[in-house]
Amino acid sequence: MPDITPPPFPDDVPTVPLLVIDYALLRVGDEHEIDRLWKAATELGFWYLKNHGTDAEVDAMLEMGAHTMALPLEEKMKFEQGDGGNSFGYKFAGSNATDATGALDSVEFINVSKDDALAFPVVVHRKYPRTVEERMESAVRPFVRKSMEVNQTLMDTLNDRLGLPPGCLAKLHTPEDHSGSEARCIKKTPASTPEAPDRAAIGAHTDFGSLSFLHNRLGGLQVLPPGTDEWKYVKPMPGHAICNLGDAMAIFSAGILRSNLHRVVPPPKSQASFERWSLVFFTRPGHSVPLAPLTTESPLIAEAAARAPESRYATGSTAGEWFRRRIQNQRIKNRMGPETWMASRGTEHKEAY
Ligand SMILES: O=C(O)CCC(=O)C(=O)O
Ligand SMILES: [Fe+2]
Repeated sequence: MPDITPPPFPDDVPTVPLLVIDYALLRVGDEHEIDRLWKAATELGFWYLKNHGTDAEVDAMLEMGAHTMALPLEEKMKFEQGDGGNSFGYKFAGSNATDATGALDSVEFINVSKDDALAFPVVVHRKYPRTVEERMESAVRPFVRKSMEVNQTLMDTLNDRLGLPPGCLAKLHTPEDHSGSEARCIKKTPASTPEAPDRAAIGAHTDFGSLSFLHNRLGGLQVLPPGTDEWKYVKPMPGHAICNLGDAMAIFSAGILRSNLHRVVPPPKSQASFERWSLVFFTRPGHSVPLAPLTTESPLIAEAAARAPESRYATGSTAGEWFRRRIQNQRIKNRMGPETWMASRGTEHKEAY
């Protein structure tokens, strides 16, 4: 029998020490824990979350992902997201650029819309492979509901620290409004010939929406800490989710909250020859929400916007348009040249890529 247990994360690669935030303490309004969340959200935009109570839902989703990725490619391709800027459905490995040269990504995804998961069997956006639909009520919907609740709690906490009126951010992310919110299961198959340890499986990016709730088992996720040029691994820790902020929160807060660059490379060292699976729930604003700083709602944000270079956060687009533009310009089929990659970018600093 081959050894199917992957080796542990190596202890001789550079890692970023994320703060560990206790979800149970946040839920009871513990001020010290809220201070620590605020520090993580404003300085790096990434943190570990423990006591989130979602482990069983994560396992059920990874099982759904394994059944889905095991379908013949021809079957999966019937549900491909396409080149028009839609995210929901299947994404084949090699469909996206990972940088300005047009180097290809090496991960496949199954993305399930929050709207489709909540409304099932009613179809809001699209149909999914049978391996997904069969588990929509037993696995996908419970994971979506739990993740929405966790992200809502984090968002409400940040809302209050930003000096926004109670429930202000929540109103931009209601369960009813159609949005780009989605669950994503990601598979990276080990390369048949050894890959460079820094070859991007998913290119450097900031997340497109508001909050990402991520679960992975093997290494490979890397963060570029602000003010540095060395990518650092995020070490997966059992029972700990990885949370990060996306562009929408950076924009709403005029840069007070940080949407940090990250990427996925092959799992480090001896983990490289194993399949890498990860699972994310992305909370994104309703499609019609304008992406602009909430200056009239909070003096703190108004001050930050006044200090920021003019128009830095004035996107002139809705959340739906922002999402579509970023997805569409990553697709290799749409590539005209390096400018297509530039057109896929978010709020990150120009010098970082
Ligand atoms: O797989 C991971 O660890 C991260 C995935 C990610 O950054 C994304 O899908 O936006
Ligand atoms: Fe990401």
